[in-house]
Amino acid sequence: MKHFDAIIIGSGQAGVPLAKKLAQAGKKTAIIEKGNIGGTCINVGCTPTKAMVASARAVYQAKKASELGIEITDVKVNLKKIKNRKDEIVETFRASAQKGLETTKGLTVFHGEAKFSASKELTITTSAGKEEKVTADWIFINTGATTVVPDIEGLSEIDFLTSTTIQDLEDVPEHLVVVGGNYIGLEFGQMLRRFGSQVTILEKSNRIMGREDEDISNEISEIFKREEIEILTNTEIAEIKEEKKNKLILNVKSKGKNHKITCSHVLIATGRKPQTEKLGLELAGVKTDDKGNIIVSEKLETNVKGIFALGDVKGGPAFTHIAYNDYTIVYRNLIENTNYTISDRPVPYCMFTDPQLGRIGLSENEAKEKGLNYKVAKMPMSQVARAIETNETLGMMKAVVDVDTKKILGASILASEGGEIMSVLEMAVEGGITYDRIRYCVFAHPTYSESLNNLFMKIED
Ligand SMILES: Cc1cc2nc3c(=O)[nH]c(=O)nc-3n(C[C@H](O)[C@H](O)[C@H](O)COP(=O)(O)OP(=O)(O)OC[C@H]3O[C@@H](n4cnc5c(N)ncnc54)[C@H](O)[C@@H]3O)c2cc1C
Ligand SMILES: NC(=O)c1ccc[n+]([C@@H]2O[C@H](COP(=O)([O-])OP(=O)(O)OC[C@H]3O[C@@H](n4cnc5c(N)ncnc54)[C@H](O)[C@@H]3O)[C@@H](O)[C@H]2O)c1
Repeated sequence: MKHFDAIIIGSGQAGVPLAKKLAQAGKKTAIIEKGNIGGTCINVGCTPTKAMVASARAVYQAKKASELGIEITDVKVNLKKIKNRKDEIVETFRASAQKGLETTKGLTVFHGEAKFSASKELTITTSAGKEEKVTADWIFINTGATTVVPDIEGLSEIDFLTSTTIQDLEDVPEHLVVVGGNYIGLEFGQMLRRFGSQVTILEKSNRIMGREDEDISNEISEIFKREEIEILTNTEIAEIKEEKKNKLILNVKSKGKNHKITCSHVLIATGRKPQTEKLGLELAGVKTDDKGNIIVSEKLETNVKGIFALGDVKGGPAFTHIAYNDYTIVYRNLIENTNYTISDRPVPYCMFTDPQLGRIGLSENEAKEKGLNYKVAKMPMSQVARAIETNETLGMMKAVVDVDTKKILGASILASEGGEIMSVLEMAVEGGITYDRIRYCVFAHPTYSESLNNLFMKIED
């Protein structure tokens, strides 16, 4: 049986850099991957979706170019070409990650599915059914998450789409029903609408983007409605039947009333669950919560000493940059003897709809729930010079500040390049730059970030 200093299960956003760095630090390291190297982000998550969102934005821009005095006729969407471009980008990123692993000295790459067979022992099963047992002093679980399929009558009998399979379509669906109105549902919903599908979004709660403030989720709803995307809230599917290929009849319960929707495709975007079911965690004694998320300490160690969990598999926040940050915390603590934790790190995120929603820190609702003494600054993008010049006036900026300390508590930037504008505020939060200073910061003109001067001018001291 081969013994290693460290074994990483899963080559996700934490696993790949961690494996390389541990090997480079002189640890005899192995990484085990059952699928494609690079995990969700590179293969079926951020990279392919953002490549496709770029195509959707291009067609949208072409169609509204006449507002800028440019007449473009005959705009056509070639989904096959969009898919091929996406595939090429994915393959390049994946090959680079794979090469990085394979060329690192002291690092062994196993292709197969890992399962605990004892506390620090794993059995790797290859796709050909061959088994190999390995042991290690440190084991890092980075197995990510997968689509939650809701329990809907008839769903298992139809060929429904997930965030992975929708990326392989070569023809634009006639009418796509998206089940779930959060990141995945909204990014794909808008994308497919722009490609030419009729799109209906069904959300079981009373609004889309339920974790955001009401004004932000209302604003996104309005923007989607402008693009003729139908959003039905308080809505769930009771039953699905396939009448014939690409003709699905949905029996939908909406606001207490039943009605039927006929569509060609259904995308399930109702959340993701950790990939822990087949890991044999019970044989290692590793504890999970009732949803299967691995329970970790603030230093990402499980209840078993020497076994760590990183990324989506430990529950949210499920973002690539969080998985990556998990790696940096674990690596530095173990190899550089530092004392980092996940307890006080910022959690920025960006939903890549158009306009984007860049988020950092507390929402207004969260500040209220915490009983903080806060004020809110709000400004529509229609008041931002850069937005007017570029014809990107949809959306708004919103920041929540602490009245006593003048610190920025959080921001929601629903704007073109909202993710980049939010990052400016994140740097301010990290550096302790208060809102009264940002009011007078000199930003280059005319940039979106310059409008942060005016946003904070709105707060009455
Ligand atoms: C459609 C979509 C779009 C997204 N867009 C964004 C975005 O724009 N920005 C963002 O920050 N996040 C985005 N995310 C989320 C992001 O992709 C994840 O948070 C991130 O990839 C999590 O990384 P990870 O390291 O936890 O695991 P993953 O990247 O999921 O990797 C886990 C790996 O473990 C492997 N594995 C699982 N079990 C085993 C086993 N038993 N043995 C061996 N290998 C195993 C899997 O095959 C996989 O390769 C998106 C997700 C989706 C689905
Ligand atoms: N840009 C990004 O950073 C990005 C993009 C895509 C995905 N992600 C990550 O992927 C994860 C999964 O995203 P997601 O949008 O699938 O999940 P989610 O859990 O964020 O949202 C699921 C939505 O579906 C609704 N829902 C659940 N069951 C339903 C039902 N039966 N009928 C109707 N609606 C139902 C929920 O109320 C919720 O609004 C997120 O946690 C996110 O971190 C991030």
